[in-house]
Amino acid sequence: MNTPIARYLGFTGFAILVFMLLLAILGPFIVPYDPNELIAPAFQPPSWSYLLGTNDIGQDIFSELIMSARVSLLVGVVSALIATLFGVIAGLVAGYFGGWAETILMRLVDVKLTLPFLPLMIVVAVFLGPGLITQILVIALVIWAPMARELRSQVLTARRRGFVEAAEAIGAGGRYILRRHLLPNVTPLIIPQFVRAANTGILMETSLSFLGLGDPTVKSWGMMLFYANSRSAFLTDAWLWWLLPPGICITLSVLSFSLLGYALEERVRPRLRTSWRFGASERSANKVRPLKREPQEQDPESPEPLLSVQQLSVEYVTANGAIRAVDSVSFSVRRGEVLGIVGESGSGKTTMAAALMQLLKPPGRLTGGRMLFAGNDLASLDAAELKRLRNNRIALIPQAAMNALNPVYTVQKQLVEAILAHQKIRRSEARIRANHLLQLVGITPDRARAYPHELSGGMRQRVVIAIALANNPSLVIADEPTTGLDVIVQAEILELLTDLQSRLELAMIFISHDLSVVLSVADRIAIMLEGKIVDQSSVNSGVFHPNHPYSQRLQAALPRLKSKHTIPFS
Ligand SMILES: Nc1ncnc2c1ncn2[C@@H]1O[C@H](COP(=O)(O)OP(=O)(O)OP(=O)(O)O)[C@@H](O)[C@H]1O
Repeated sequence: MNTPIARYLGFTGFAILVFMLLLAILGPFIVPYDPNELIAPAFQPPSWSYLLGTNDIGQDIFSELIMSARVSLLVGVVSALIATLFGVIAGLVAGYFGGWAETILMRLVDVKLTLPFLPLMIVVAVFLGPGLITQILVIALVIWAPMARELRSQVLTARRRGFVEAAEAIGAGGRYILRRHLLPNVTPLIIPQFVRAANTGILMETSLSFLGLGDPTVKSWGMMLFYANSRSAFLTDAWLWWLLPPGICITLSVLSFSLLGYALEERVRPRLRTSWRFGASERSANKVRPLKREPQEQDPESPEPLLSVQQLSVEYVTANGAIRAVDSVSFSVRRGEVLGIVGESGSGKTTMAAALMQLLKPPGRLTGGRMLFAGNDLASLDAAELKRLRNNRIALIPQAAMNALNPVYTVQKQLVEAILAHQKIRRSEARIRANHLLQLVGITPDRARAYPHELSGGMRQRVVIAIALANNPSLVIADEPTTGLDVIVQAEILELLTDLQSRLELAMIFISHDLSVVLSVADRIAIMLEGKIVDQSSVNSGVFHPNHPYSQRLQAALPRLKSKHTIPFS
């Protein structure tokens, strides 16, 4: 729903546009017009008989005005549609796939943008010859390029956002991500661009026709201006009847598209709306007790440990040489066990999580080691096997998880998509399961249709946890799941994770730079420093036994330690 002001403006724009379209469609039935008599008459003194079309000397102004609406609107809208189509395809392909496609498309855009637009239009129009098709092609050619460039940068930004990485983590393919995540996210940009393009199209048609490059066999508002100018209407009183009416029509058309575009943009971009409808707080969500969850499927082929990482190494190849982000790391995780991984920023924790999920992106590459999950080497799985595995057997709660939600979908829809990615059930069943999952993480189903921006940070984090649990994973990798939350909400999320982990008997890798947080949830702890695991120890009642000087320093820096299930902030 739109806000009242946007509704009002949108309705006004819509009403003007409908009026214009009705004039264009019904015009021939209202006014007399002889399509064979195309040359404008010499201007006659203003008279109602001209306006109402009852004068039989040549074409009267009112008839021309109405018949011209057809051509002007048609050229503007069709050229905008063609330009938008090309701009969107070029922007999406260049932004998402990159490589040679991006190079070719962006060089074309550069070439187009460096050419001055009016001479280009004149040269192309003269070359192709005057005509409606020529006008449409020339206008589309001129306006597609800026659109493609803007959309490409939008796609580049969107593809780095958490929800795209989260979609990749749940095994979504490239085309799916393009269609379901990137396209809806750039739609708010496409709509105003289309509106701008339609405005520009109408104005360009006017310019081309005014310059004598219009189609002489049809009338448009631009052609009216051309004939008016050629009969010196600018210099006489004739401008009032000959120039003003097409000028007003052009202005109204442009205005109608702008107002409509504003309302449409607000409708598709929920962030533009105020969230007065929702007043429930994070605290009220916490009052909901998680429901008892059905038992997790047993995986008969899983030997202990569930995950065994041996001598894992990852490098980033940069212009200054290779950076060894993960250096011969070995550890294992058993069923139902929480392994905490602690390390300062840049120690390689996120890189290791990405390697486990097989989500490393260039310039990152696996340079050695094995990752055995339930006996299968993750690095040797093909794309289809990985798709089945992600968010199904292994789930990731990504770093900055609060941004992992797609802003244009409700939380229920995002949960449903995560469920349907791996389970062949009906959408209605998936919705029921989604609500059940929301309850599991302490969110009442009445918030299921909320958009992410209508929820607090803690509630969004709960939704991300629910998505991770959507398909009963055996292993959850939580990468800094409480970063960015205030301490109270942080403690609540930790409590929720610990509760779910023990009830669902999940194996969990809990990654954080905060030793106290990790000690509050972990059964075992591994300390990372400069890509290596320098220390590993079990945790008993919030206490571990550091051997390496770095972990001893970390422990010494702690004011006090608490046992598992006891939150240090509470
Ligand atoms: N795309 C990249 N290109 C080059 N180097 C990278 C890239 N991503 C990470 N690195 C480097 O790899 C190392 C490990 O980074 P990583 O993000 O895995 O650390 P981290 O422990 O997760 O840190 P943080 O907690 O800040 O996210 C760092 O030295 C980092 O600079």
